Amino acid sequence: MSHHLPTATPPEAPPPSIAGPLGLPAPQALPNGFLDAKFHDRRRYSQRMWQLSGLFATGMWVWDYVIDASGAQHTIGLRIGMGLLALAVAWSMAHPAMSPRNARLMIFAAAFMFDVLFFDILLRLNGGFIYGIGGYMYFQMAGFLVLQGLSFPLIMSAHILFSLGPHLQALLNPQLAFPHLLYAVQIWPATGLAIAAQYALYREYVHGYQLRLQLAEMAMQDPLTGAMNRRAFRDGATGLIANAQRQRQGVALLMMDADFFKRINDEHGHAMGDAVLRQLTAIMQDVLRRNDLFCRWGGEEFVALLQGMAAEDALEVAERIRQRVQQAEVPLPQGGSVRITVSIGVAAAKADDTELEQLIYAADTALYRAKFAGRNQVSLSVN
Ligand SMILES: Nc1nc2c(ncn2[C@@H]2O[C@H](COP(=O)(O)OP(=O)(O)OP(=O)(O)O)[C@@H](O)[C@H]2O)c(=O)[nH]1
Repeated sequence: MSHHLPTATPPEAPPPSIAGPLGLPAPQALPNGFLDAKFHDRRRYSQRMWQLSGLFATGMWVWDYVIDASGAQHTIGLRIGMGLLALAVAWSMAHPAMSPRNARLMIFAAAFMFDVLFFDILLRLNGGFIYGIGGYMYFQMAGFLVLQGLSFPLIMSAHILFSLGPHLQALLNPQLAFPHLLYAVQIWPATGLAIAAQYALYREYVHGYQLRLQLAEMAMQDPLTGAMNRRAFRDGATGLIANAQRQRQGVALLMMDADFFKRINDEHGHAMGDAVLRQLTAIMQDVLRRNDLFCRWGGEEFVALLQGMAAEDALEVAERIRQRVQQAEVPLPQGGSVRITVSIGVAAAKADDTELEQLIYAADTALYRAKFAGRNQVSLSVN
């Protein structure tokens, strides 16, 4: 009886970007680590901007003095408050005990506090509308720079809060002769501009981030079979072996090589050879467990690392793979089919300090013996 081989998983296409409102990717389309990565990438920048903002906001007291010498005496405390607040934010962003999530919330809250202090200064001065305009432009710009590590909804909320701040303060204090209309024509357009710029920056970041993920995935994957490549395997194998040793478990390594593969290429063409490699991958992945590490080592050679397996169990797995491959046939486009067999070298290590290189060497030697003994067989390393 012959079996048709299961189809190999094709190399995974990059996930389609699912657009949400405003053409932003829907939050569920972005991987879990997205926001932390964004925060991490922007942290240094955001920190510097908090420091500069604090120094600048404090230094502006001199300018207050030029605008309104007597009013400035009432603002120095607030100016220093702004400086200290900004420096505290910058400092705590770097503090190891601060989780990215808490840091984001703190930045959001502090930015709003900054806004309230800033508006208090504007009210205490008698410098008029022009000073307000200049100040607000600065404030929206500062927000634009210091909020970079946050999510887009949080950034938007912060800008809207900045803009509402003065209006809210005026509402809470009825004695305040607040020129709502004058401020609205200045504050709200500035807010619109800041949000538009934030939106462009955010899209740019998401685009770059998705590209980075795709590249990272491509760097780990063999494009023909979709299996892990040798580099990714080496990275994962070190962790798997260390984990097995911690749990006092053994590990086994299977080195599998297609027999007389060159003939398939020569007789049926390279494309058919590729199809056979994909089918071999599918069989091997089907027999192996999910947490086994499997890769295309190169050419027609594959490697699997199995955790918690003694030599006898690993031999059994290898034998199952050998039989499944032998029984299977790969259909030819013009009708008929080809068959293939594999030789497998097995090396097993107890829970000692065996290293990956030793296992590879031992399995390779066993594989060589299997080939030499006539192919289509499994051979266990003796050591
Ligand atoms: N179609 C295809 N062929 C490949 C690929 N990578 C390597 N090969 C071919 O695989 C063949 C390997 O041949 P050999 O190393 O002589 O081994 P073999 O013919 O399998 O013989 P044994 O291993 O000794 O049983 C070469 O002809 C390579 O060109 C690939 O990605 N696609």
